[in-house]
Amino acid sequence: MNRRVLVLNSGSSSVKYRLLDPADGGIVAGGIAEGIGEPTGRLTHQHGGTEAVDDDPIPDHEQALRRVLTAFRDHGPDLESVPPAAVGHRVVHGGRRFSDPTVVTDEVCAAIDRLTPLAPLHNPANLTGIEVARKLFPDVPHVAVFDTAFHATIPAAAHTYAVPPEWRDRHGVRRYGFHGTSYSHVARAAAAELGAEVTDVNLIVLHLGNGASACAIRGGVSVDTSMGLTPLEGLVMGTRSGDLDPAVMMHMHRAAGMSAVELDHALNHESGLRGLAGDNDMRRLRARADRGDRAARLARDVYCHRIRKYVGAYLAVLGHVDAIVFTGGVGENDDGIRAGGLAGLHHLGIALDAERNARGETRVSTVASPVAVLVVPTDEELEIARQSLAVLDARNRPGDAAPPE
Ligand SMILES: Nc1ncnc2c1ncn2[C@@H]1O[C@H](COP(=O)(O)OP(=O)(O)O)[C@@H](O)[C@H]1O
Ligand SMILES: CC(=O)OP(=O)(O)O
Ligand SMILES: [Mg+2]
Repeated sequence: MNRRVLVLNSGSSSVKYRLLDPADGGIVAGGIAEGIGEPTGRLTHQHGGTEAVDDDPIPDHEQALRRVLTAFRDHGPDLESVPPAAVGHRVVHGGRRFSDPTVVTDEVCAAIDRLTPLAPLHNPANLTGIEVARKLFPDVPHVAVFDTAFHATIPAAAHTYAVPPEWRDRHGVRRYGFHGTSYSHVARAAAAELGAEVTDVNLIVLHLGNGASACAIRGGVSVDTSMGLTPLEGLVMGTRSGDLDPAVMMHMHRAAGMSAVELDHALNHESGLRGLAGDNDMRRLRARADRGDRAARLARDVYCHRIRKYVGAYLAVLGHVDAIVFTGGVGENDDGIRAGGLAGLHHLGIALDAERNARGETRVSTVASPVAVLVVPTDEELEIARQSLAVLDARNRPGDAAPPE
């Protein structure tokens, strides 16, 4: 039986996609449509060891997904003759309502739309992807998998902001947390590496990609995380500031006349590594720092200092920690950031092995380190595919009541 899942991660100007078989994690095909709505666009499709590139402009998300289907038809495998068993969609913000993967209906789409004020940069693009894909695959079940879902277990003491009651009650102001599919995947993989059940381990996971966050995991469930109402809080990111005194915004409003829209743009797109050193690509910053570039060095120092603060905080939150886990493009590849982020924490039982770290082994701590330090690749697409099939299997199980959605 065909159990392949097409996973779509629709962003504001790109659609990443992957066709995979969750049974063995095998990637059948995948690619990315980039520069949607921009003068230059590119679709890169990979299948069977070959890569096809199409540089025609891509006016909108509908055209992007139509072009993805054409790439599947031209370069394989043809999705029109063998459609996927399901389409799994990444949705960044699930608000208070969605704490499980959810089969998409018109009503679910309307609910995702209502969450747009909480994730203005992410949810509209996710929803457009869902709507276009439902038109193109009307007979296939679509499942929404939410970045926020994994954090539904965070206790009130950790997810509540100390703000006036109507902010919390009427406007949904609280910590939600993101990168949940990554944490779910990485926590299981890290537990396997430790030779334990995920329900038996306490972890601090650092997801360091373009967006970056930290998560405190107790017995396999999230008990605190660094991103908050939106994916802006917490660690320093590629283009986002992370933690900031909220008064900075009022100051910039008063001192420079910046509007809410301008502040939103500056903090989400012109800050972080880009704000500190003019570039959000950690590979290039590392090369510059190695050549002695002061702005690049400062950017990496600020980035590492913030990581160290969160590691210290989550050691205190968890009490006992089995492992600190690095994942994401930076976490998996940049040994300098791993070393800088954990520098000086020997007294807390965290000892990195410099050579293992430089080689990027799975276990980069010393044999004697009381807390293990691991490098575990994330795979958000595989996790979305698995969760999508799991919810459909549960729905189809004979005798089971229909789920609420
Ligand atoms: N070898 C490497 N060394 C340092 N940084 C790297 C390396 N490879 C990728 N990165 C960085 O990882 C970041 C992107 O991470 P990724 O997890 O792919 O992002 P996204 O959030 O878009 O999925 C970029 O800053 C990139 O420079
Ligand atoms: C939620 C978030 O930050 O996502 P990304 O890392 O894809 O930007
Ligand atoms: Mg990512």
